[in-house]
Amino acid sequence: MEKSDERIEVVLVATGSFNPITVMHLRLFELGRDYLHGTGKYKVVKGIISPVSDGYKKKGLVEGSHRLEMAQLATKNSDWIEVEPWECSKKDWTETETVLRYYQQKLTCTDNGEIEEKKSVNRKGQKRKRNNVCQDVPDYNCPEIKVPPKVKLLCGADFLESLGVPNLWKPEHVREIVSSFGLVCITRMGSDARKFIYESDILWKYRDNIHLVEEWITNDISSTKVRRALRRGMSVRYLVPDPVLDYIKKHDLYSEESEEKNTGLTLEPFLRNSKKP
Ligand SMILES: Nc1ncnc2c1ncn2[C@@H]1O[C@H](COP(=O)(O)OP(=O)(O)OP(=O)(O)O)[C@@H](O)[C@H]1O
Ligand SMILES: NC(=O)c1ccc[n+]([C@@H]2O[C@H](COP(=O)(O)O)[C@@H](O)[C@H]2O)c1
Ligand SMILES: [Zn+2]
Repeated sequence: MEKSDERIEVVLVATGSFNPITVMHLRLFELGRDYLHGTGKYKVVKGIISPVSDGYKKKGLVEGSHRLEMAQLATKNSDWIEVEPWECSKKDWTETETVLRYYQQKLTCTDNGEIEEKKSVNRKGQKRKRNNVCQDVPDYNCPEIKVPPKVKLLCGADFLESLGVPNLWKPEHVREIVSSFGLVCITRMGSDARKFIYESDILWKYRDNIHLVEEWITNDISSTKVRRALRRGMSVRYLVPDPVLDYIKKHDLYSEESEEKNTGLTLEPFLRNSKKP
């Protein structure tokens, strides 16, 4: 008899500006998946790139439609990494904890809000009685019902360190991200994720839910550096996928002018977290 696969299914979600998407963003997914598979405990079934909304107001952030299109071009040859426009197509910025909850919910429910048909069939093949609305806690006790994959946040070590920046993240969101979802964090030059976890009580408490992945083939590719090179008329070929480069050139996306976007504005998370409830 064939042995059943008891690994936990995981969907890796990377949020960020992707301004523009680089080859390193794509590698994060490969590294994260290899690592999780190496533990023998997890099976990565999907990767999701979720570009941030223009409402994030980061300096130099070009329009969401362009960032989305570039991410789509970059992933067209991948059979497991997808781009989700949900976050980016909103005018207002969405907190990352909400983004993760949305994707988790989407994996649990079908688009029309119903629990997936196959999950609503009982042992005798009869349709289980359900409301038409998506339930917060579906009944997974039935052996026929497949547990939905678990969303985990995929990020670089600088992103992890950003969790400690005052007023950037709500403490309850940090707790929820590390306790419920979990993180897969790739090493990055200039950031010390292990030290950061050690120095944070909340991260230390949930350290078993933070997977640190070493990128041995170190590089310092960043969107900021790619934009800088482009402004200076220098080549960024092989730092971004060729179709992305063609797109950037066609639309003349990065210039001194584009870098001035949102200058003088406060990053939306700071604004939101400083507001009185
Ligand atoms: N070279 C890298 N090594 C590890 N993680 C990376 C690297 N580049 C990007 N990431 C991660 O990818 C995610 C999205 O990053 P983001 O869109 O901010 O790209 P970025 O290169 O950091 O851009 P910017 O320089 O504009 O901040 C973040 O979690 C970030 O830490
Ligand atoms: N409080 C929060 O939920 C919070 C704060 C800061 C950044 N973020 C997210 O982290 C990512 C950071 O991207 P950048 O590194 O490009 O700034 C974005 O997706 C942004 O939405 C979330
Ligand atoms: Zn960044």
